Amino acid sequence: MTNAEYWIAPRPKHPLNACIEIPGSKSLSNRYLMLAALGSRPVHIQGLLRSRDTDLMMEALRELGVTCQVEDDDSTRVCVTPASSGYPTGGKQVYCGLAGTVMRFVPALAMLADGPTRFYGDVQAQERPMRPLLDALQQLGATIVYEGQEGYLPFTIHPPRVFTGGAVDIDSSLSSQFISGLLLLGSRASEGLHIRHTGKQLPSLPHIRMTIADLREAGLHIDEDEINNQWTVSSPSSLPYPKLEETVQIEPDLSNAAPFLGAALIAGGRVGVQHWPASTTQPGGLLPDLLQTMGADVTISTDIQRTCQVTGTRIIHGLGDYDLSAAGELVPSLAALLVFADSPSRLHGVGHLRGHETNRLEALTKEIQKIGGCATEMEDGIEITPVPADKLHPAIIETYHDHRMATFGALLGLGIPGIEVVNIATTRKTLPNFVALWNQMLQLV
Ligand SMILES: O=C(O)C1=C[C@@H](OP(=O)(O)O)[C@@H](O)[C@H](O)C1
Ligand SMILES: C=C(OP(=O)(O)O)C(=O)O
Repeated sequence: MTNAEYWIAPRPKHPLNACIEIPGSKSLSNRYLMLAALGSRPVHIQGLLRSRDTDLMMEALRELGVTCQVEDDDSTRVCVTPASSGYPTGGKQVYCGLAGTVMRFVPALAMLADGPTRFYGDVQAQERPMRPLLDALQQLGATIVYEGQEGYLPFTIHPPRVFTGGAVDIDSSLSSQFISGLLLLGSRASEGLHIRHTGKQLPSLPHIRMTIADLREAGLHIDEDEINNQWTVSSPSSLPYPKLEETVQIEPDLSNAAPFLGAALIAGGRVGVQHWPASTTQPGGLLPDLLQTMGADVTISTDIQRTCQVTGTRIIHGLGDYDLSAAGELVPSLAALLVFADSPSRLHGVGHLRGHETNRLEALTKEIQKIGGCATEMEDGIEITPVPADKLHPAIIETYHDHRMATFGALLGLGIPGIEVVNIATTRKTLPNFVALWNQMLQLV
């Protein structure tokens, strides 16, 4: 590996004083792209995240006959025009990269296509769970042909002759994205789609609620029964396609705000993130309360900028026993902060992180131990016990092709001299300008 692949994590020279503009939400961008593709007329998306995951989504849609026209003077403005026949083009291949939203959402389009669709991805993507979703699609009349290990990429979906809906049972305990993918498919179920989760736990409920909110915005009717884990999607007979507003606006990615806002706790000083939504379905909406619990002062301005400002004193409180099942995406950033905390934390409800971009529980544990910290994997999460600051030492942080392991490494580097991060460019999955924004925050530019 050449030196260029190691990024020397910059250290703060003084307390932070920065205001950052975070690009659009990955989860909202890829949902709106899907809903526009499932619709029947062009939709203009503004503030779309441009990153590997959203570019993969647009490429997937293009493969299936959808037009995604990026505006010349602003690449975050995209006009999506569904396939003219109303049905995606079959006989194509979709490259998923390592994007959960592509591998779990685009199968909804494959179910409506006029031929089979092959799905493949990065080598590491072949370890991400797919089976529950694909078994559900089989219940709805599809045939799935696996090329390698059953239940994993690569595979081909042979859609039913016609898809009208029905009822499916699915164990979605490994990823909420299975249910979101089915809900998106339900938007085109002329006879409605009833989904029942049969597993013991259900992670990332806010992401399921996000899908429901976006479907409702597109005119769909959803009956939700979270107590019994059941959802029914139906479309008014007058509206056989999802119908988003002509122009939709994407919120900033609040999960990507986590390392920046969290930086204020490790380095001290203040960091603001602009355009914090007044209300949101993103799990990152939990950050202000979480960071406050950890000792920060958090305010959200009421002016047009709606800046979420986090002020830290370098004193960080542990979280004790804390259920993070609603916001598993935040775990890597919080884990970095908790290494510097004044008391232990046990983050529960996040066993499914083993099936994220990498096995995040194993990766976080290993990297925290590498710097002299104390972390232990639990069945449903991770335990982090702070050690005295003089026990923490420099290390090269491995990132395992995981964007959030890279930002985890950057956060460690604020508090420990000599941290280097392998392949910082992996942040391009959801935040291609991470290094520039980090330098801006540290006033290195
Ligand atoms: O639907 C979505 O946009 C997402 C759902 C969550 O997936 P899991 O439920 O697999 O954690 C989250 O971690 C992922 O980053 C994005
Ligand atoms: C789990 C994540 O991504 P994906 O959408 O690929 O599942 C993530 O971004 O933290």
